[in-house]
Amino acid sequence: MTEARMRTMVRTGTPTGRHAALRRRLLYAVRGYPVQPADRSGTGPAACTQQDRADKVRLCRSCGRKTRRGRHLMKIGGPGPGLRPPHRTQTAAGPPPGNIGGLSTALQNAVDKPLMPKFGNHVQIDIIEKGEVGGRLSTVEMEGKHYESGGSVIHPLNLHMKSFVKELGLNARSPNENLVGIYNGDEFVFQESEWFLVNIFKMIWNYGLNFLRMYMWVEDMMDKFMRIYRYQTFDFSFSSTESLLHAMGGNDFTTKVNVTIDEVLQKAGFSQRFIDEIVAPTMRVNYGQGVDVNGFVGAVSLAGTDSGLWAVEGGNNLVCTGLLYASKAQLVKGTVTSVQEKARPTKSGDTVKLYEVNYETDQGPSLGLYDIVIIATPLAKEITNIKFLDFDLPIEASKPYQQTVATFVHGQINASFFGYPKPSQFSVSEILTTDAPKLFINSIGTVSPVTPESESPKSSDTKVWKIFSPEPLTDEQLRLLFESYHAVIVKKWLAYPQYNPPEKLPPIILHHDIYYLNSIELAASAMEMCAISAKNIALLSYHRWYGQDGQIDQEDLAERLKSEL
Ligand SMILES: Cc1cc2nc3c(=O)[nH]c(=O)nc-3n(C[C@H](O)[C@H](O)[C@H](O)COP(=O)(O)OP(=O)(O)OC[C@H]3O[C@@H](n4cnc5c(N)ncnc54)[C@H](O)[C@@H]3O)c2cc1C
Ligand SMILES: CC(C)=CCC/C(C)=C/CC/C(C)=C/CSC[C@H](N)C(=O)O
Repeated sequence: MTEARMRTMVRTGTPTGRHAALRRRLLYAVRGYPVQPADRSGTGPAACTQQDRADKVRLCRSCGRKTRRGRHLMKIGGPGPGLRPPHRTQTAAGPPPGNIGGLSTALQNAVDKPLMPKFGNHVQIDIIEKGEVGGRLSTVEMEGKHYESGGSVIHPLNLHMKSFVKELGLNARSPNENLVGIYNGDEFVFQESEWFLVNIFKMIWNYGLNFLRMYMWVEDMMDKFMRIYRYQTFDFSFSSTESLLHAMGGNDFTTKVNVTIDEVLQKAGFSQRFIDEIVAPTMRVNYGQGVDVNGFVGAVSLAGTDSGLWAVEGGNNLVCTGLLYASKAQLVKGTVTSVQEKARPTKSGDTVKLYEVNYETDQGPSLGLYDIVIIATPLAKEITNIKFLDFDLPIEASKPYQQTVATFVHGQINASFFGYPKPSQFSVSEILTTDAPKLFINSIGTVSPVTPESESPKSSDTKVWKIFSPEPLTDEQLRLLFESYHAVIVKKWLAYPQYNPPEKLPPIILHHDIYYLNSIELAASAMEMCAISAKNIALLSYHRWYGQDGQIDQEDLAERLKSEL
């Protein structure tokens, strides 16, 4: 690595990450000081004073600004005003949030992270984020309490999210334990009972051994999925989402991305009734679509109904804030507008190729120069309108993202709408729906605050309900669903890709040193998926920077790691 080339790297979008376990959530980052418009005058870098030299302040050779830590690292995208960081007092400007995708990249490269190859302590981190709380990890406040409005549940085998929470000293909490009912617009086709044996009897009566087979089918998928953690422990990386999926689950995984979950499960011998009454509602609550989603995201969605799901006490986006601080990243509040490759002379008279990242801030346009750019936000143009200027190959925008509306209502649900004239007989607290055209909601379920309450709510208390719907609910629809309510909050999301297999997975490497973290969302969108992609890009950019090809796209790792390592 030459000195000049390692001066800067940058990532765009946010980490979801967290998160960039989110993320959201990995990004190598490059700390640079945006070249303010005045600096564009070509007057060259500021000079270091005697005092600067005494304070070991140097000039960054990429943008000429003063820096104490040698070269520059910058990440674009990341935090907006997050919740109070886990162990810091509230700062005047409010602690920067993050999102899981990008921040976990920063963490993976944070100079004091022993787990990861890192570019060394001369690498600093900047984050450019247009400023929402943790991206799609977010909460809404209702009557003084916060509820997850975006990414809400985490699987017990999501090891990156787990390690972030542990490393950041955060606590896990168990989301609501709801009794689930499956409603088809006219009646409940399945209702969970409080009694375990009654549920077993109902499941066998309705669906034979499909539930048991589903449990084993998801287990098999998870066994293969878990391989990625071992690969990443040994610093193996993958230059495309296809090769990453193939390394995990071979053709089984790469094929799943190109057919529907309906086709996959029919081929596996599941009954159509089970697919329509159990699988379809699971796809609707998790991804706002039916069984036409691709088989891989369908499998992830089914894993999202496993037992042991958890969340972060205080809000999942606390992971983002914590990752930001742990990665020593610097927040630059701005909206990235364009990325362009530029040649710059080095002190020795050579020329180095850098990326000029332009972004809008409250103070006006600004820019920074970086070695590596990592995009950690969906490139769907309705979300992230970054222009890639003068690149030989046009860098394509991703496919459109699916609107999901999360509506929070504090009120008394209208049991008679669901066929129960007597509320006392209405026992379910989470209602999933089948693909019934007349239904205007995907799901409705009670939610608990992200911070456990000191005393459990009295049964007479009206509950807070979260409704997922494709469109905002009308007042009339709210009145159909609720006998009475006294608070409503609506959060509209462009939540996930519109899944319609065969999926064309965007490249991870968009240009020599431009990486795209959210390519993985076209396979499946989840906090952990972004964290895995983030760590992959942290490794991949590092190995490509140092020419360590032996750590990229290795075949047969599953077998080799059993014997060699
Ligand atoms: C309603 C909902 C429910 C969900 N439930 C779950 C769940 O239960 N479990 C789970 O695992 N996952 C869930 N997810 C998915 C999960 O939240 C996402 O996959 C993950 O948070 C994505 O993180 P990210 O960092 O990749 O992207 P994001 O979090 O979307 O971050 C992108 C960021 O980029 C910023 N940005 C965009 N354009 C620019 C620009 N030009 N310049 C600077 N910044 C820019 C945005 O402000 C944003 O903060 C859910 C998502 C939604 C919406
Ligand atoms: C990535 C792997 C292997 C597992 C993740 C499983 C998981 C947590 C899936 C959830 C995916 C998702 C996008 C859920 C959205 S809705 C969540 C919940 N049902 C709710 O109603 O809030």
